[in-house]
Amino acid sequence: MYSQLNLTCSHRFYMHWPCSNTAAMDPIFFSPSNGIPSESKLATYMNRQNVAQTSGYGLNNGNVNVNGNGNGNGFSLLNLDASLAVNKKSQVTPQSPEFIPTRISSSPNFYPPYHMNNGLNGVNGLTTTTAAAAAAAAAAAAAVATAAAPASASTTSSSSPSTAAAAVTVSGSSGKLANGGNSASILSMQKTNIVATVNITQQQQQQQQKQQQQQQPALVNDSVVGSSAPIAIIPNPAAAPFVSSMSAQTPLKARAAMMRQDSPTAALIGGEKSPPHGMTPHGASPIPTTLPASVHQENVGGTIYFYPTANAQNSQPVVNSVVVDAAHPAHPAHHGVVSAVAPLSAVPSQLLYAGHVYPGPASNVITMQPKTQLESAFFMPDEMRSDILGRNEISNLIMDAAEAAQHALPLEVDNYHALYPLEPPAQPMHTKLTLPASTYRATHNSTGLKYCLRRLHGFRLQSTKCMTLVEMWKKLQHTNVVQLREVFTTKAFGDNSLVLVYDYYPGSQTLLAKYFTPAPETNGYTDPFQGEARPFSHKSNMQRTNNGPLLPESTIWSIIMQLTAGLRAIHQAGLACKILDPTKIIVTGKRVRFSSCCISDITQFDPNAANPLALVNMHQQDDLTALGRLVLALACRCLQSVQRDNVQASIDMVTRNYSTDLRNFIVYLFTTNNRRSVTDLMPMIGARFYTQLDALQAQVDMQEDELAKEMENGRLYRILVKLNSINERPDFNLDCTWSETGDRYMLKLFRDFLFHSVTEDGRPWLDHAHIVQCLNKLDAGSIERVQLMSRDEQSVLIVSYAELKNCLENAFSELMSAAN
Ligand SMILES: Nc1ncnc2c1ncn2[C@@H]1O[C@H](COP(=O)(O)OP(=O)(O)OP(=O)(O)O)[C@@H](O)[C@H]1O
Repeated sequence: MYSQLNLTCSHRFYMHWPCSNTAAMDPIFFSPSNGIPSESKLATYMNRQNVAQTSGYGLNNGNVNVNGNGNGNGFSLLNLDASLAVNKKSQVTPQSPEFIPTRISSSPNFYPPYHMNNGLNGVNGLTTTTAAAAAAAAAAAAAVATAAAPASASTTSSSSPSTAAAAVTVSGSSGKLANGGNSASILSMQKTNIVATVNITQQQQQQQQKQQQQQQPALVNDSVVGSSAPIAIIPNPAAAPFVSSMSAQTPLKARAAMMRQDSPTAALIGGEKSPPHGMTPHGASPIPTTLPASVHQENVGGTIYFYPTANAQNSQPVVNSVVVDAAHPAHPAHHGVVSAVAPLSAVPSQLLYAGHVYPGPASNVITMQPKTQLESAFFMPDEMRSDILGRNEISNLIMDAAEAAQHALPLEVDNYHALYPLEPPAQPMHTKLTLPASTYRATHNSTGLKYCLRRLHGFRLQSTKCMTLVEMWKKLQHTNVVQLREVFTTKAFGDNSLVLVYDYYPGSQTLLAKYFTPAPETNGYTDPFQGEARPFSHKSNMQRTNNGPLLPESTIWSIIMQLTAGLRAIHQAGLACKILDPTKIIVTGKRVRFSSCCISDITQFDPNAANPLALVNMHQQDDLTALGRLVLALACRCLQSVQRDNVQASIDMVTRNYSTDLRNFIVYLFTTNNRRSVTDLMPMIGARFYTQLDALQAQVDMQEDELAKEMENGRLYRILVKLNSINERPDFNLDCTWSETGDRYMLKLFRDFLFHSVTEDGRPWLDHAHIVQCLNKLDAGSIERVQLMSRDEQSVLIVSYAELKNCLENAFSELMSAAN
């Protein structure tokens, strides 16, 4: 192949190469004039200003930058940086900040603290690194070190998860570098990540190539096997990222060759399938994979020109520069002369891009899910999806005109707008308060966050002394207490109203509505099949109430544990709940929360009392009695069961239907002659606490796994947003060819390759895995090459994902700067 290519080359191509020392020159001395015809489409491409800055994949650049010492020997420092990086775990990398609108004031729906917290951010996201990045850098460095140690294959394979994490991080970091250009502001750790991970990627690629060479001996000249630059048409192997397959054959022939090798069903290296027709990732084609430098080509009048790209100038032999840590103790013999072979054997092939792909759910999680079908491995469970959708829908509800007229709400109340009533108009407040009250959902003007507003109609604040209590409530943070955010008075409703602002939990129900409301009847008859009790059995009829069947004991304990947890926090803060009844406790999913804290403290505040907290002990005892009544009512599923005359009969009913612990729990709370404490309830809850904890932890596991899936989706979505903002853009800066020329032309072809590949017989080739893998490689800036074909099938471009990523970042930052 070596000689064949040479021959072909001399016959068919005019090549314009910089001499080898030019290729190694400092970029600022290098003239990009490569003899490109002025009418060439590629002129735009070649005139890119910032190629030299894009070192996310430009490994030699990367090394020099990382070290900052210009000695090009990046690896010892790489390790050092990586270990430093481990200590930077507290730093956080924001995700694609270019998608966060900068003019937050124009829309209340964007939350400014994101920007504030990331003051370092430019549009390009040049900012701090994450814990993940730090860990990833360390992992990447570790992987490099491991790869460099010939005897460490087993260690390497065990470190694959961390290596995966490293690869994920690089995708973000290298993007930032590409955008950021010559940035002293880029943290060295980020650079370290980039280099470290790209090192891994390159090692993987080389290993892949090695495997290919072994598998395809006929295609590779013996003399080339094992070397780092098997393509001979390139005088300087350090300068050729783009090589035409036409050097050996016409596009059609190339295509035919590919078609033979790449059917949609063909299993390819790294497990990736490849589009069968026209465009194929390099890993699947006979084109060698280790061309390590930068060449661009153009077919002008039937002649193909090869142009070294601007980043060829500072390229050094890529393979040599990245594979091994020359200073690593594992390679004492390789100072500067680095073997591309030894470390490769230490990199397991399963590391290939594994870091960019959701690896599927953990086995513990998949068994938890109701259906262990294939789709549950990739998509969110239906129940969770509909819960979230339902909550979102409720959150976004707006009033129709009739409702708006009925409620006659002001457009704005203090810092809040878009009020939406959560209950029918003007309810009298709780019996203890005898004040009309209303509850609304409202949106904060500047943050766009939604809150729950409780308005006490016609209430005048007698004294501001109660603000001490308000402050105490505002500080109380607990997962079973709806947090109070602020309190203000307003005349916006046309009266003197007091408004308490709480966190908003869409889709909440009061405990009263959930458990003490008669079940809806069909045709006047209660559905005997409803609920858990068996229909028509004597026992099941006994266990039914007007409000439905008796609750399972585990449900009652779950509510008890949550209420006692919230109450404990309230009492420990030196406060009392004061309104502990089913209308003032909300249930959201399985979560139970006290929802109206502080109202009594304001409405019943005595400005003449010396100490507003003097009676808190008494109120805390009242809370415990109220808790006992509530639990008894829940156990009997009937509010009348707690009336004085019914209590004994109700406790007997609990004795019959539930455990002694539950009975004792209620009896303890009803015994008012001793001083009781919420902490004394813990022994009665006993080992049920562990059951609850276990259930919660299982839920966390499941949700974390869902998060991992969605994180991947979000990342891919952002790449697609960028890609689609560029592709087919009708014009940009009055240039209607913008999206079809220069960098953007390659992106267009890449988009075709991604989405528009066809089978041999011309049918659409739709393979989700292909799209995801290619996007992942793009995101990671992999040096793997992909073969793109023009729509007229007359030209083939072979380009690395790193280069494509560079194109994407450049084009998108052009858009961004024009947009700003
Ligand atoms: N923080 C909150 N987030 C979301 N919804 C809430 C919140 N607090 C209350 N709600 C909902 O607002 C509605 C009204 O609440 P409220 O506490 O006024 O109940 P209520 O049954 O109307 O009580 P009352 O009869 O004393 O007015 C209920 O449906 C409740 O679920």
